[in-house]
Amino acid sequence: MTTTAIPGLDQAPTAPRALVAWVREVAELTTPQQVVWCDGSDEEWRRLTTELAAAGTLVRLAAKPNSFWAASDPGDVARVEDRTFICSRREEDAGPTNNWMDPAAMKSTMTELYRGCMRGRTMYVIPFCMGPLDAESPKLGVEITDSAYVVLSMRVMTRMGTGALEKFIGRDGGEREFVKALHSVGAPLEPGRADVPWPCNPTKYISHFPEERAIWSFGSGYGGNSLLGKKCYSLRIASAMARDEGWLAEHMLILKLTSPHGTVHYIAAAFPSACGKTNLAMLQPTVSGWTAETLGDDIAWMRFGDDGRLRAVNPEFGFFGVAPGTGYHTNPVAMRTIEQGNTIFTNVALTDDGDVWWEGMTEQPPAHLTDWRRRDWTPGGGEPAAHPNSRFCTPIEQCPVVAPEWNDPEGVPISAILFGGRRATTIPLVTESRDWAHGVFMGATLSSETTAAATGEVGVVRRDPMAMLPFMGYHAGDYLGHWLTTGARAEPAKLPKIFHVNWFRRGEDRRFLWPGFRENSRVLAWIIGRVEGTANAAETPVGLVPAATDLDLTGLSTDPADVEAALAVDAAEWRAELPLIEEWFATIGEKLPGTLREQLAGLRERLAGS
Ligand SMILES: Nc1nc2c(ncn2[C@@H]2O[C@H](COP(=O)(O)OP(=O)(O)OP(=O)(O)O)[C@@H](O)[C@H]2O)c(=O)[nH]1
Ligand SMILES: O=C([O-])CC(=O)C(=O)O
Ligand SMILES: [Mn+2]
Repeated sequence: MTTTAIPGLDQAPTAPRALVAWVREVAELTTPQQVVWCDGSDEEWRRLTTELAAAGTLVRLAAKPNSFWAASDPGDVARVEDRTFICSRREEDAGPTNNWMDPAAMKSTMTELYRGCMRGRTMYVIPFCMGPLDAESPKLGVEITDSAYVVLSMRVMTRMGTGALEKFIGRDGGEREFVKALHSVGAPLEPGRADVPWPCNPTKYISHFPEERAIWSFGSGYGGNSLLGKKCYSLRIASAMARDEGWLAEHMLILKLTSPHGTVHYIAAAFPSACGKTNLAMLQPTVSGWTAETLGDDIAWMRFGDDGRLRAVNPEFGFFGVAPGTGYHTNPVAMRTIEQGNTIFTNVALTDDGDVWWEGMTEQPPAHLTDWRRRDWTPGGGEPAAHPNSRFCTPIEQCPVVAPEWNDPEGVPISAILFGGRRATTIPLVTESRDWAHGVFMGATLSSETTAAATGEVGVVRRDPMAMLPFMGYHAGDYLGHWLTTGARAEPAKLPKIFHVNWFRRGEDRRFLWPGFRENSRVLAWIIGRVEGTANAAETPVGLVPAATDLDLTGLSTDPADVEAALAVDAAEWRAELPLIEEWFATIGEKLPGTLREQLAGLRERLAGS
């Protein structure tokens, strides 16, 4: 087939020349049956959902309006960190925490994989914008994909289609820069062969070219591997942009808190995947007199405003949340968001009456389900009905507690930054840093047990700096240096205070010492008390920690001894932590900022004296 014969290729709407040329180049390489420029319209959504329902990729839910169930290939259920590459020109720029391959070598390998890979399929062109469309300089991208599931998910997760494409020409008439994001499931359709519900390829590559601001993804249809505006652009590529341009691209939720006195504070919090960001972002406080509203549940882009304060914008347009554990008793806001419909569920279980179910949604499972592997499922069989990393993909504007300013391109001023992980021992419920450098040390040494959000073993403690281990687009040492430099540029009094939290500390019988979820509002109230200078804390070797009596625990049924244990600083446990931190710092190597070495020495000294 000659390329000009590919239907749709030349039907580009008014698009910049650089984009049209790239689309042609990709079509010539991947040889799709047709090219479709996505406009993001309701009509497009209806057409694609109807097509995917007919193909068996989606099941339309009878019980929720305009909502769909998808079940992936059992081998394509999570991010693939071991197949994720940072292809900077120099290996040392990717650093010790990323897989690296020479960009030319990666491109030649992947070009061969891409050759003819869209045969028999439609190639979709998705113009999108991360962050508000009316930003001073909108952050644009185009994803080319052969997956209609990706198109639908991108419509929920990003501002895409005609509205985004209009931004490709700047106010001065020039063509704006955009990130080129190429995706294929890697499953060409042979003529006459039926398609499968979830095409993918056992060979997977999730590659990033930070200097060119490009992403090449092959073989997976799953979330973080295929919705390239999310982790690939908004964290890996954006972190490299942020380093060059003096801002921060972080794995953080953004939450608005209003105190009983009516003061408003915004906080940002970084927790590793499946460690509680979406839940905290939607938290409804139990502590009396407080309200909370959400601005984002996964990613924050932060830069200094004219007022000298660090201001955060959520680049996303929807939530891609973990389903298991989400129920009316844990996260009623998420439940009310998805009840409104317009949601794609992936790898949850399907009920006989056309609804969804997952572990933790209700106490009792239904008597019969179709599980995420499309098999009959009844309770007591020992296997979960939903995959532990099953997800809901739902529009942020449906959230009943979305803050009115969520779409403001100026962002919101951040009063406190929280770093948190999943640690059964050692890490207190909450610790305040002494200053920015100490807070960066807390973030740099953050650790957490691994979860089902990525393939690999679950429950292993690893260092996860700022919850960005799988998402830093460059050298970890330079990344930590960038955090220190960012703080040094600001007036200390205007910087957010930095805290370390741990909702997951356990007692000897493995029970959680702290009830978590909505009760985390009691910790947030204390944090705001520290920001406002009204709450008490005690100096400890690891930072400033409240006593149980410094927290508002009114109405909390948890055993006070458990709260004490959750807050305890155990010097022996901390001493055991030191060699782990040293090992991690050694991994970072020469580029580790000296300030962080000094912080470690200070911690060691304080622990020795305690
Ligand atoms: N014990 C306890 N579990 C929690 C708490 N918050 C969240 N969880 C559970 O942790 C899991 C992940 O929570 P999420 O809020 O979806 O995590 P996330 O950080 O948004 O995850 P990603 O979307 O992968 O980045 C869910 O099963 C929650 O039920 C908490 O405060 N305490
Ligand atoms: O990226 C994904 O697939 C889902 C997600 O939010 C994460 O893993 O942090
Ligand atoms: Mn989440």
